[in-house]
Amino acid sequence: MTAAGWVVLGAGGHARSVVDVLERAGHAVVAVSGDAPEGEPWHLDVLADDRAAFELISAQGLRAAVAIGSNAARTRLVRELVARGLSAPPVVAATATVAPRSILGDGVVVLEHAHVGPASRLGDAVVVNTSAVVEHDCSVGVGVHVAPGAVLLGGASVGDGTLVGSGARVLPMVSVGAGVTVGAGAVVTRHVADGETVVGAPAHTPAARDTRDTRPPGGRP
Ligand SMILES: CC(=O)SCCNC(=O)CCNC(=O)[C@H](O)C(C)(C)COP(=O)(O)OP(=O)(O)OC[C@H]1O[C@@H](n2cnc3c(N)ncnc32)[C@H](O)[C@@H]1OP(=O)(O)O
Repeated sequence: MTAAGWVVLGAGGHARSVVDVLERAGHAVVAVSGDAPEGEPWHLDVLADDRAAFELISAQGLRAAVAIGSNAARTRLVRELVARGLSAPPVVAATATVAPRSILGDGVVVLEHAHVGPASRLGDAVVVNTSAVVEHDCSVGVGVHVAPGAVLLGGASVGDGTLVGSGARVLPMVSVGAGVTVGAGAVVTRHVADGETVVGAPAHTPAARDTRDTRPPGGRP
């Protein structure tokens, strides 16, 4: 990363983490953009929306980091930045370790204490969240979120837009499809098809919840 200033697109919880990472690494963050949730006020200018952010980035030659939790929205914004010829380089926390022989796409964010191993490829808009690990030889699709403490073991692959929940593990060489949700703490031992949700150890499809109303008529359960 260079000394150029940054604008962070997003103003929610994930944006707080990304701003923190940039500032700890000694970078100037000029502003965030979007709807800030209630709570601790921002110490930075909050731009009304992404258009205002694009204009500021263009006018001042700043760098952009997209810090939005939704995988689809984050991917869209990174694509738009790149299409406009704006700079969205990877953001890597000072305490993270990223192997020189890994490949990080545009708009990738690697948060504190995370690790990306050698010969791994991360697509655009991937988040490797706090203390998450992407081991060697992994393939991580566009817009994937590897949540805090999750681990992709050697040679694992994850398809576009998938969430690997906090503390989950994907075993070596196992492939997880696109648009999958891997529940927090799951251990993925076998291939997961596109669009599935899996939980538990070994990871499985959660049982359909019984939504029938079993209360006696007119009475409390
Ligand atoms: C910085 C940050 O905070 S990044 C945040 C990253 N986010 C995460 O890691 C969260 C990942 N999300 C989860 O684990 C969620 O619980 C999901 C997506 C798996 C399921 O969420 P929902 O669709 O809302 O399902 P819901 O909560 O209704 O649970 C459905 C069933 O699965 C069970 N279940 C839900 N999550 C899990 C889990 N992680 N492991 C085991 N069982 C689970 C529930 O107990 C419930 O079982 P029941 O029907 O027998 O009561």
